[in-house]
Order: sequence, then C-alpha cells, then structure tokens
Amino acid sequence: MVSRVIPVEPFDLVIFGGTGDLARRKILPALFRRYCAGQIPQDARIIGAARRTQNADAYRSFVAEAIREFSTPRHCEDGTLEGFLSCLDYVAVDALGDEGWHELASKINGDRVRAYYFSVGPRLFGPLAQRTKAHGLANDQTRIVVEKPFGHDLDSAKALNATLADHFHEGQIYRIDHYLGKETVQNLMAVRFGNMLFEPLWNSQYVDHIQITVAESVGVGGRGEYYDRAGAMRDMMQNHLMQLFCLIAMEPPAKFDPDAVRDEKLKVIRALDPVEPHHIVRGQYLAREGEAEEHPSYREAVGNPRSTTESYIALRTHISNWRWAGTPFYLRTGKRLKARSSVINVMFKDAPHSIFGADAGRHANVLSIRLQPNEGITLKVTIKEPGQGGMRLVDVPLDMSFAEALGPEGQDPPDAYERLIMDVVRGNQTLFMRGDEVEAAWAWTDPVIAGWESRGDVPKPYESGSTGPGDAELLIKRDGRRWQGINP
Ligand SMILES: NC(=O)C1=CN([C@@H]2O[C@H](COP(=O)(O)OP(=O)(O)OC[C@H]3O[C@@H](n4cnc5c(N)ncnc54)[C@H](OP(=O)(O)O)[C@@H]3O)[C@@H](O)[C@H]2O)C=CC1
Ligand SMILES: O=C1O[C@H](COP(=O)(O)O)[C@@H](O)[C@H](O)[C@H]1O
Repeated sequence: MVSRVIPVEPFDLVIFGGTGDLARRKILPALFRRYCAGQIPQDARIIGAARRTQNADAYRSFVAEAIREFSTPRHCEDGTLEGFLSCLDYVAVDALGDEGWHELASKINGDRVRAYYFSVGPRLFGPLAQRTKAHGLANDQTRIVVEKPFGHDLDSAKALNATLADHFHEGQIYRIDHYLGKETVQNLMAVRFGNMLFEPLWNSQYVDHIQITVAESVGVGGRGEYYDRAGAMRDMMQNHLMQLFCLIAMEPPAKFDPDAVRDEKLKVIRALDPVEPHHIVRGQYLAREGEAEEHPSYREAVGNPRSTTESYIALRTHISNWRWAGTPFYLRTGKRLKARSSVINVMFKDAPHSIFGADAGRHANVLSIRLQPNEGITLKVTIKEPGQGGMRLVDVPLDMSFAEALGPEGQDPPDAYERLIMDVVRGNQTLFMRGDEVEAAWAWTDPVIAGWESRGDVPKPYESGSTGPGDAELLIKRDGRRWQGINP
C-alpha cells in the first residue's frame, strides 16, 4: 500500500534554535524526509536562526551532518540531499535583542505561508513572538510553532497564552505535542471512529478499566537540568499521556476538524476528578548493580544528589461523565524501565454469566493498542482449549501488526515531526493543542504536584531495567487488577 503524497505550497519556515539539539535530531531530518517524499517543493525556504554567527554554507554542512546521523530516508535518489540543502539559509538572530532581524525580514517572501518554529528554551517564546511581530515578519498567513514545555504550571501557561495572544490569534498558534503526530496515536481515532465494532462497547458498561503505559528504557540523557525541574508528571503526564487519555476517552467529534476534536478533548480534561493522594505513586530510578558508570542513577544523571524529582509516576483517575462513570483509568510512565513500550490496554469486563461452569475460569477480552514499538493492535479473545478435556477455555491473541498489514508504508511511517510540520504548512491545527486545553491539563496537574510538595513526598526508588517501584503494583492490585506487562 503506497500512500499518495500531495506536495504542499511553497513556504518560508524559520527555525529559531535551528542549531539546537531538537532541530538537529528531529526537525531537520523530518523536513529532509518530506523533501525526499516529494512533499516539499524546491522553492521552499528553510532558514535556520540562532545567535551564533555563521554563513549559509556552514549551516548547510551542519544540517548535512545532522541528516547523515539522524535521518533514515526512503526512496531518496542521488542528489536529493544537495537539492534539500539548496532550500536552506541561515541568519544570526538574537531573540533577546535586535541583531539580525532586519536581515531575516529581507529573506522572507511577501505572500506565501510563513511559519516560525520556536525551537528554543521556553523563556524565549514570548520575546520571539514579540520581535517577530515588531520587525514586520508576520502577516495573516503567519503561523508560530511553540515547543514544549508550554508553561510549568497553570499560572505560567496562562501567562504564556496571554503573551502569545498579544501578537497572534489562536488560529496562528501551533502548540506541539509530538505524540499527536505519531502515526499510531492518530490510529487511535481511526480505530475508535472508523469501526462499528468498538464504539458501542466503549463505555463503563463493558469496559472494566483502561491502562495507559508509556515506558521508556532511556534515562534523562543530556536534559538533566530541565528534567530535574520538571519530573515525569510535568514532562510526560500533563501532556503526552493526557493527550492519549483524551483520545481514548473523548466522545466522537462531529468531524475530524481542529475545533471539533479539541472541544471533545477539553471536555474530558474538564470532567476529570482530582487525583487522590493514595492513588499516586512516584518513583526515581537507581543504577543497576555494576552498571552505575554506563547507566548512572537518576540523581547522578541530573547532578543533584538530593533530588526528590520523580522519573516515574503511576496514578489512577476517573472521569465524571455518563460514559465513564465508575471506570478507573490507570496511567503510568517512567524512564529507565524494562523496555521501551507505549501501549493502551482496554480491559473489558468478564462475560456476565459463564455457561461453562466454574472450571472454565474467568476470561475477559483485552484490546491492546501498541503505539511503539511494534505498532499494531491485539485483541485477546477466548476460545476452547483443544482436546477432549471438556469445555476448558483459553485466551488467544488476534494480532495485527501495522507493518505487516500495511506493507512498506506501515513499516516506515512518517515520524511525528514530519506529519506535524507539514500540518503547520497546510494550516491544519487538529493535531496541535489549543490554549484552553493546555490550561485545563495544568489545572488538573497542579493540585497533584502541590499535594506531594506539601506532604514532603519522596519518590520510591526502583531499579533501572525494572517495571518501576513495587508500590505501583500495589496501586492496581488493591483494586483486584494487575498491570499488563511492559514488553518491547
Ligand atoms: N531536545 C529535545 O529532545 C527536546 C526539546 N524540546 C524543546 O525544544 C526546545 C529546544 O530544545 P533543544 O534544541 O534541546 O535546546 P538547545 O539548547 O540544544 O538549543 C537551543 C537553541 O536556541 C538557540 N538560542 C539560544 N538562545 C538564543 C537567543 N537568545 N536567540 C536566538 N537563539 C537562541 C541556540 O543557539 P545559539 O546558542 O547559537 O543561540 C540553539 O540553537 C526547548 O523548548 C525544549 O524544551 C522538546 C522536546 C524534546
Ligand atoms: O517530550 C518528551 O518525549 C520523550 C519521549 O518521546 P518518544 O517519542 O521517544 O516516546 C521523552 O523522552 C522526553 O523526556 C520528553 O520531554
């Protein structure tokens, strides 16, 4: 199955922070892949902007290096890299001063789409918005792309929304949550709303509970300073897990358009109950014996021997609405866990009555949506155990891997940033967070954090390579349930 690539109109994209880590590892390789796919026209202009002084050729060498290191292009013909590099330019600009802005303005084309990607530290989001406008770089076609973190709490998110709103209207602001750009995350909507099979069962009458797991095998890497101020609750739960949660729990939007989808997500967040303190477990990873040098403990990695920041969080929450009344949602995420594995498990209830008697045991269907890796869907169904031993039941998986089912496109789907950047150029905000959504997510998150801060809560240690702290097992076991495994 080969999908049709529709080229976008020529555009100007300025990447503020175009020499930074995110630009190097994600944004520029994503643009290159879209160029290879034939989606970016030759007269598109991609301008890196950062403080350091260098000419366009030096920037092109930097980008070529980044692409060699981080891009795995398909269908790329000889000379494609040169073609892509010829779309690039560079201007030295200071987000906090006036240097470089005049030159940047001179390179922007009059009447085509202009996108400004703010891939810089969050303290620069406001100044960039202000200067972009003040130096005449913005027109009605202008879009700004704002990276995470979008605020540190509700007050800072409100302040940032207000600052951006001083210069751009909501329809111009693209707040990135890269999980929304993941192919399988979009598939959540396709599975739910493209099939008759699931939606009638998608409620508390048939669903016992839902588990969302985003497990990472990596540690905090080189982002220790940022991470130690954030922790798993702010870094992952408030945004990525919250978005997955919304897509799983929301009502069907009337159509797949930005406000219809975002209105429904917002309703879910606003209907969330506050999390009870005894429904949260925080953890912090320790080094495994003998591996401390290669894979240090969390505290070692962030250079803060007394840190009480969590690298793991598990919680139970509820939505107070008609569809989900009484259905618990268990969410967990953490670093340095057993495997990289993001899965949503929809755990259905047992059949109301067993005609096979007590010996048949208890069996319930489970729909597992694997977001990464090994993207696909498994439905656990109950069948008869083969043989003459009476009517004994056994659970077997109906397994579908997207890679196998979809052929080459399924094996190498576009990276999240590819999809999202092209959506910016096309002017489609469906997969971006709206300001009120972000604020609602913080309004739910803040009291949780305030609670553990006021209690002086210290995260529970867990060993790197494990499934997290033992208390997280108890969190769900107390309810007579258990986590599904963390498997690669
Ligand atoms: N790296 C990652 O994996 C992820 C990053 N993010 C977010 O992306 C954003 C960028 O992160 P990352 O790339 O890691 O950060 P880096 O520190 O690697 O890069 C920062 C960039 O900003 C530029 N910069 C710094 N100060 C100024 C200034 N005053 N004016 C103009 N440019 C400036 C730097 O270049 P120079 O010093 O030359 O000015 C550099 O290009 C952050 O908001 C981060 O939270 C989000 C998810 C993942
Ligand atoms: O935004 C973030 O996401 C990554 C995980 O993203 P993934 O695409 O690799 O699943 C996480 O490692 C990082 O801490 C966080 O800031």
